[in-house]
Amino acid sequence: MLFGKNIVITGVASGIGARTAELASQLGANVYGIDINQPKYPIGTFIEGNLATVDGVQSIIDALPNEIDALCNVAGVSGDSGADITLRINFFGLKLLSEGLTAKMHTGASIVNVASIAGYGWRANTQRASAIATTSGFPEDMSSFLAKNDVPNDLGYPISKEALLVWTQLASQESLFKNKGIRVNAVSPGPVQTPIMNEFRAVLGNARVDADIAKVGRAATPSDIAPTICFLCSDGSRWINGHNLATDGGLEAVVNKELLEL
Ligand SMILES: NC(=O)c1ccc[n+]([C@@H]2O[C@H](COP(=O)([O-])OP(=O)(O)OC[C@H]3O[C@@H](n4cnc5c(N)ncnc54)[C@H](O)[C@@H]3O)[C@@H](O)[C@H]2O)c1
Repeated sequence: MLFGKNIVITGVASGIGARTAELASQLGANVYGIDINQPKYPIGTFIEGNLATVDGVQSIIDALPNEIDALCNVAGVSGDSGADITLRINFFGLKLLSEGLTAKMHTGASIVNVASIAGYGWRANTQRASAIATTSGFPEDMSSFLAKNDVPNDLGYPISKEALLVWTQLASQESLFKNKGIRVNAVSPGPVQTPIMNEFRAVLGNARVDADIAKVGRAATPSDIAPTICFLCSDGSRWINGHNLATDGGLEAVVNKELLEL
């Protein structure tokens, strides 16, 4: 399905990124894995990199080859270290990497952003989400940016994912991507059994995480999410663009059913 494709995957040292890298390799891709931490197992070509700074993103771009077929933006943090670093890694660095890499991408390439069900609040927060989503690069003064855009320190995670879901749609229509036929989509998991989930338990509370898991019977594993990401990298998804593909075991449907009081 991905035979001969050059696929860049961030967050390959753990969880969903590690499993996506493994699966993409099994499906025939040449994987270029990015992470701030060393992976425990060999992953195609590994490039150590930090998405939290302009220089970090630029050195990742410089280290990558031309002829990229897909970029999977999987790396992320839980928000337990505050809104500043969370927005840097989960949104501003991701966006800068995606924009900067277009020059090295093939016509018809694919970008897959791992968002979250936690970002579904964007519809209730369109002004803030679009202000963040349309910011160029990293804000020069992050603390005044966060204050101006009403980003509480403990809500960095959901707000970063709200901005990501909005930007996915905007980017799919932006000439930078559209003129090269580069598709931009998102995948939104519910709870997934990875190291970040313990941090979510600390940030959101056990009750919230366990309630979400109970609604669909179990937490997902990285193996439940990786095939969706690989599908969106493949030519079989060529007519899917600007879309958020919920990969949550039906959690969104359960929540909507509750909303409808059925
Ligand atoms: N696990 C869940 O319950 C869940 C649910 C919804 C969405 N997600 C999203 O899935 C993605 C992957 O999460 P995961 O569950 O695999 O978590 P994880 O903690 O297992 O993996 C995250 C990876 O990102 C890397 N990373 C962190 N900061 C970085 C930086 N500055 N530069 C480069 N790499 C960095 C980490 O080293 C790690 O390897 C995240 O974007 C997360 O928000 C996870």
